Amino acid sequence: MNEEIIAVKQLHKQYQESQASGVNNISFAINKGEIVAIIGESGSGKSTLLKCMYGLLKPDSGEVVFNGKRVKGPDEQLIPGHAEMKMVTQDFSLNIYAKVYDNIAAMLPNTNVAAKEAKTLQMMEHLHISHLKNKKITELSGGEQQRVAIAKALVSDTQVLLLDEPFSQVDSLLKNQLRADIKRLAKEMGITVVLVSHDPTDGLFLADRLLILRQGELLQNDSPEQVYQHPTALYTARILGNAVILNREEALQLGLKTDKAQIAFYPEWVELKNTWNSRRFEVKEVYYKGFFDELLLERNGVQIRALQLNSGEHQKNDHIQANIGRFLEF
Ligand SMILES: Nc1ncnc2c1ncn2[C@@H]1O[C@H](COP(=O)(O)OP(=O)(O)OP(=O)(O)O)[C@@H](O)[C@H]1O
Repeated sequence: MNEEIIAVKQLHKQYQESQASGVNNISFAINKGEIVAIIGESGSGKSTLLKCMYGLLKPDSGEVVFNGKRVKGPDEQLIPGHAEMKMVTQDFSLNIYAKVYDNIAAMLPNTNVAAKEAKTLQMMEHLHISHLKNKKITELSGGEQQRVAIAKALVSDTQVLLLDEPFSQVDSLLKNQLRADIKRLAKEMGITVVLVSHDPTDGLFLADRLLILRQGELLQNDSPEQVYQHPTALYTARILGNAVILNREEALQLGLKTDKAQIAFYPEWVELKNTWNSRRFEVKEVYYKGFFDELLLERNGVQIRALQLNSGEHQKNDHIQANIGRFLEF
């Protein structure tokens, strides 16, 4: 059965200095063990939401409830933050003069020295940083520091891990490994993870649930599949899948009728085949993407993008048949 661990209730936070509200009357709940990704453009309120959840920011109204108790604001406690949650921010908050091992071990009590050492070593193994044990933080790459920060956050029986842009410092290969590690650890250890990112692939790859934020508003709260396949706003389709967006007149040029102002579709929804309803397009550009090409196609002055899985099959200036198999209306 799903057990609720965090409830965000009509949370509202507006900064005095700024016109836009940080977050605007947001409500949602998170179950124990879930991985939730909060996705939105820069300035959409992701960090504000995370800080309110952790108790670093006091909301103007509404509340965050953790295990049945209201999360206190920074003015209500000696050390702002929450004892049973850990937040890893982009600056990692590591002791740069101490060794990796000591940074992590410092989170554990000295009551049982053997257990402290065993736990620290195990957590380092989990995050593939055992070989860095005696290195100083200043000797590590950004990605390595990130792993240490996560190990440090998880070593002390943390229930909830809050990650602010967790993969911003790592290259794409390491990013995939770190994402997979976080997912595995969260599921193995039963930890609840809330991460905020402007990169939608973080959420699509990792999360059980996506929350889409735009200008402080919660637009959608659903599984990654549902949000990707059935975005309720154009904004969501645009940030999640780099969707092609056409206005009604442009759509009509391609034989697509709509009563709405705009349509959107992902490049992978364009079928490159000759069917009764396909249309003739000119290939304007071919962008090599490794195991596939992205094609820029044009018909009647309207440009769209499509994926070509058989890399090199169609070339620039070719005329090909394409059918937009599915589109969304907004
Ligand atoms: N301390 C502050 N004072 C005034 N305005 C702020 C402050 N912090 C954030 N804001 C404003 O609140 C809005 C939301 O900011 P927030 O940092 O939560 O967004 P974000 O989605 O995390 O952005 P990013 O991805 O760039 O970190 C923005 O318009 C921002 O300018």
